[in-house]
Amino acid sequence: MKLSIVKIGGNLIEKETALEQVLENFSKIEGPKILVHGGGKMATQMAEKLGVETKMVDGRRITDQETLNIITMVYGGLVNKTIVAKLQAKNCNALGLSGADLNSIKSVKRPVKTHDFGFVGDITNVNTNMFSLLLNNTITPVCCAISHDGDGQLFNTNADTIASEIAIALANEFEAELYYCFEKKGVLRSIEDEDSVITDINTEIYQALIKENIIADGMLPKLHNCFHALEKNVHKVYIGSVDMLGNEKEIRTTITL
Ligand SMILES: Nc1ncnc2c1ncn2[C@@H]1O[C@H](COP(=O)(O)OP(=O)(O)O)[C@@H](O)[C@H]1O
Ligand SMILES: CC(=O)N[C@@H](CCC(=O)OP(=O)(O)O)C(=O)O
Repeated sequence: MKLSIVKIGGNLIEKETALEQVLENFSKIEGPKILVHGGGKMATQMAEKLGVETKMVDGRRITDQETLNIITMVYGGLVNKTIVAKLQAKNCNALGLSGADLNSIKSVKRPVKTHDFGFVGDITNVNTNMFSLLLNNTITPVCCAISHDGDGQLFNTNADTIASEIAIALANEFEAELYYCFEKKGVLRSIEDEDSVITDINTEIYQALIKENIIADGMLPKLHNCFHALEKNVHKVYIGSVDMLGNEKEIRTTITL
């Protein structure tokens, strides 16, 4: 059976109309589905309001205790509950989850190499039995970018990685399709030209795009997660706008090995 895993990024969540549209399209997807959300931009704004400095390295947030408190409030609270309420209003039976809820996602502290990321976790286990149980009972999990270590510690974990690891964990049981939704129509050849979507990227093209510096910033870990998912039996992986959900004819980037 097909399973759709949709990740929505912080730039979409922040804009009221974009969020409405993505949740409208998501709620119409038939069959089992999971929504994973980020919210990095909102966490940064909240940190600024509270006078806490934000530091990012390689697209990941250095997460000290104060930052962990902020991201828990923003991702696990405000963003997650707002999305769940909006999905319920669209007759989608959503259940909000952090990685600690139902022990859904376990992680360990990211090892200190060149940087100490603080309370950032690398995923070690996805509770597939629990996700299957929910999906088989027509419940739609809504997962935020928080995991836990099983000993009471919460960790901040990149939302793109949460989405790919959930897709990988469920790929044996379902035909998993992973959709990375953001504010562009796909991976762009030129960041200034919104219509320069590269419709197909395979491993060879990916290497060439990195060399040409076309894939940079947040796009680097996103594409890394895409290829990792495909290597681990995820059936299909796409990057595109909200319009790609439920519309196969919409322009988007299809990733293949
Ligand atoms: N070639 C590219 N095509 C599209 N976006 C790109 C590209 N290179 C860099 N980017 C940037 O990457 C951002 C998406 O990464 P990120 O902010 O991590 O995603 P998300 O919103 O899903 O969390 C885009 O907003 C864009 O500014
Ligand atoms: C460790 C780490 O960096 N976690 C991310 C989690 C949120 C996220 O991934 O949000 P977007 O998808 O909106 O970027 C962060 O705090 O920014």
